[in-house]
Amino acid sequence: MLIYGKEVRDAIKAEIKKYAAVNRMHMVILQIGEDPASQMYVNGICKFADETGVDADILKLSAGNSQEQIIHIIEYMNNDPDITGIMLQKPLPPGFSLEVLANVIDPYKDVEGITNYNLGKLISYEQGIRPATPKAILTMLKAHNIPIEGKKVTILGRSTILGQPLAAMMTAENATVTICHSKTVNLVEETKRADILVAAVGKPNFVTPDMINEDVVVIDAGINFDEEGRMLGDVHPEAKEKARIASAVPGGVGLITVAELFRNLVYLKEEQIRRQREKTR
Ligand SMILES: Nc1nc(=O)c2c([nH]1)NC[C@@H]1CN(c3ccc(C(=O)N[C@@H](CCC(=O)O)C(=O)O)cc3)C=[N+]21
Repeated sequence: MLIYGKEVRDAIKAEIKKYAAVNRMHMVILQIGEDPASQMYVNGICKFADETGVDADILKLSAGNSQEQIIHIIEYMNNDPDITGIMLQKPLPPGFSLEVLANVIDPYKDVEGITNYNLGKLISYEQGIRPATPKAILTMLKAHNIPIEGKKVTILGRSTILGQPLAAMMTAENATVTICHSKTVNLVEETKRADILVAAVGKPNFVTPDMINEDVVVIDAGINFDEEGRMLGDVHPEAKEKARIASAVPGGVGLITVAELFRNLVYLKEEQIRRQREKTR
């Protein structure tokens, strides 16, 4: 059975719209260079912003800018009280460091939760801002009443915006977590053991029917494109058919990811209001 993200996304959208009607929010998206998946995400963000009454600006820079220049731009935005949240699109062109640039973002404006400060809070089970895609995966599972506690969750991929934080969040939900990657020996053994399998490898149709059991729940977090520009997930359609439950691509996790990003923006806004109150007291 395929599961979709539209219903939850629409519910979150209504929440954001209500909040945005009384709280002005402004997000800036830094996009360096060209990438089809990033472009799709940015388009989705702008549309969501438009529909909810949030200001969203794309700052499109070319790979010709120096990292130093981009650091200055981020520092400038950190100090601009008009800006609520800053997000840095992946992938970065060669010569740019995500580790360096992400950590220039003020943790209180880090709408994706990718600064070391916020990732550290996640690891220590503290409250804070969490990366949007892992959040979307948890929201997707919960919306479909799929239990997590005690389950064997296998994650394919270990990126800092997805696999790695998802492992921490799943652990916090009392799952038993396995992360697989390019050096994993006997991958099929790992994927077959999973109660919940999350694919975040960035390779079209990577998960095939022979890799999974029939009773598994598969979450497809992959966004890939074929030669005709059609969107493909990381999980082969036949594997989705075999699985008990599988999330759709398009129409699945991606839709909720956009919504979770705006929930994060609300979280930042609330923190900024709270801090402002403390200052003036
Ligand atoms: N720092 C950073 N964080 C990211 O999370 C990140 C990124 N960079 N770079 C690019 C990738 C890609 N990505 C998408 C998220 C949602 C949709 C999305 O909304 N997809 C819709 C399709 C919408 C349509 O068809 O127009 C869907 O899955 O149904 C797409 C792509 C996030 N990424």
